[in-house]
Amino acid sequence: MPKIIRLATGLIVDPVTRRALIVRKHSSPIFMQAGGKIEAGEAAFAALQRELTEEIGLNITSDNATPLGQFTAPTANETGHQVLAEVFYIEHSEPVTAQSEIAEILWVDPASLPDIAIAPLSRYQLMPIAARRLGLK
Ligand SMILES: Nc1nc2c([nH]c(=O)n2[C@H]2C[C@H](O)[C@@H](COP(=O)(O)OP(=O)(O)OP(=O)(O)O)O2)c(=O)[nH]1
Repeated sequence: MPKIIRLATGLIVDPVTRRALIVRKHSSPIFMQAGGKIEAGEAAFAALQRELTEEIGLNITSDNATPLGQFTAPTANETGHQVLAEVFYIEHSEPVTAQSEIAEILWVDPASLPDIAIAPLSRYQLMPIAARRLGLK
C-alpha cells in the first residue's frame, strides 16, 4: 500500500537576492524544503513553526507566512510513497543557520537549479513557483 506522509513545508525565498532555500539533513543525500511531518492533532502551521525553529532557527508568524495550499509529490527517500505537503510562502532576507539535524543549507536560483539531488516536491512544484514569484520566469 502506498504510504502518504503529511508534511508542512516552507517555500522560503529571499526577494533581495532572488534565491530560494533548500536544506539537506544529515540522514539524507537529497536537498528538499525545510519543514517536516505534521504530528497527530497538530495544525500544519504549528508543525511548520516547530520544524523551522528546529532546523534553521527561523521563527515565523502568520504575518510573514502565506499559505499556498496542498501539494502532492513522490517522496524523496523511499520509492512508491507520496508526500502531501501544506506549503507556506515565506520571504526572508536575513541569514539562517543550520541547526543540529541539518547538514547543509543552500540558497539556489529556482529558475536554474544546481546539478544536485533535489526532492520532487521542490524540483517540480515549488521551485517553479518561486521562480515565477521572483520574476525569474
Ligand atoms: N521536510 C521535507 N520532507 C520531505 C520533502 N520531500 C519529501 O519527500 N520529504 C520526506 C522526507 C521524509 O521522509 C519526510 C519528512 O520527515 P521529517 O522531516 O520528519 O524527517 P525525518 O525523515 O527525519 O523523519 P523520520 O522519518 O526520521 O521520523 O518527508 C520536502 O520537501 N521537505
